[in-house]
Amino acid sequence: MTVQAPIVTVDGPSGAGKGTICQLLSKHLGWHLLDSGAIYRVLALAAIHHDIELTNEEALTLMAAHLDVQFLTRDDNGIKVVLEGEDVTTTIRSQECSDAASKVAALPRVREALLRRQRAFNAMPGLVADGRDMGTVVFPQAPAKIFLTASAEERAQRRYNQLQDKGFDVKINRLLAEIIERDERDINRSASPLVPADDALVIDTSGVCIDDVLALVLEHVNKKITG
Ligand SMILES: Nc1ncnc2c1ncn2[C@@H]1O[C@H](COP(=O)(O)OP(=O)(O)O)[C@@H](O)[C@H]1O
Ligand SMILES: Nc1ccn([C@@H]2O[C@H](COP(=O)(O)OP(=O)(O)O)[C@@H](O)[C@H]2O)c(=O)n1
Repeated sequence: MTVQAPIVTVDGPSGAGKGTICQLLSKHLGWHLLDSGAIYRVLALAAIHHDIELTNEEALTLMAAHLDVQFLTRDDNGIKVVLEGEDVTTTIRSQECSDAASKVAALPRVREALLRRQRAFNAMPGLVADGRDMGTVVFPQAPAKIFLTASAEERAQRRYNQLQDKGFDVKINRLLAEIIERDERDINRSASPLVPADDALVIDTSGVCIDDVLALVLEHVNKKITG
């Protein structure tokens, strides 16, 4: 009999706090971490590098199946992303890559081609999976599912502070408009739309500090898995 590793899925829109909570949770539990958004971002960057149109589903699907990408765990528990030998950890966080990622992510065959790569992260002692469809499509069997959200204004403000800290030149109004546009594309696409799983705990993090969100998430994980 194969022993299945336990999985916690954390889905939600941009800036809801998924990456922050998943990193803290994976460190706390000592479990693997899947940043599925980084895979879509890397694919988008590869398409830009190789001059592939973001609507060319056939070429993008082929590229998705053969993507030369590595996710390396750093000492601080963050992830270093290497595409075709180049460190792209910061580059994939640009607004251009965010926008391009949500365009390639809307293509059903591209999503299909990336399923196996994402599921391969599921290993003992456990997995924390961050994305849009972790609890609904990629790991529907996960025993603990979280859906994080917050108002678009608060998410834009958080993203603004974060990108400024990383040295990107950004405008808050443009960021808010892009977040709303990306939310709409993610929610309304036919393939794996952004929606909470029926059995997910939904947490609105507007005005809630990171420590308090983590406490709520840990309480749910303890109840469903480790407790
Ligand atoms: N509950 C919170 N309150 C305030 N700031 C937060 C909260 N959660 C995350 N942040 C900050 O918001 C920014 C975006 O968070 P991140 O985890 O990258 O979101 P996501 O992965 O959902 O896009 C980060 O700079 C993070 O420190
Ligand atoms: N599981 C996932 C993860 C990301 N994505 C897409 O990839 C884009 C970038 O994802 P991300 O998680 O890195 O984005 P942020 O939440 O960090 O802004 C999203 O806008 C989605 O369109 C997806 O469709 N499915």
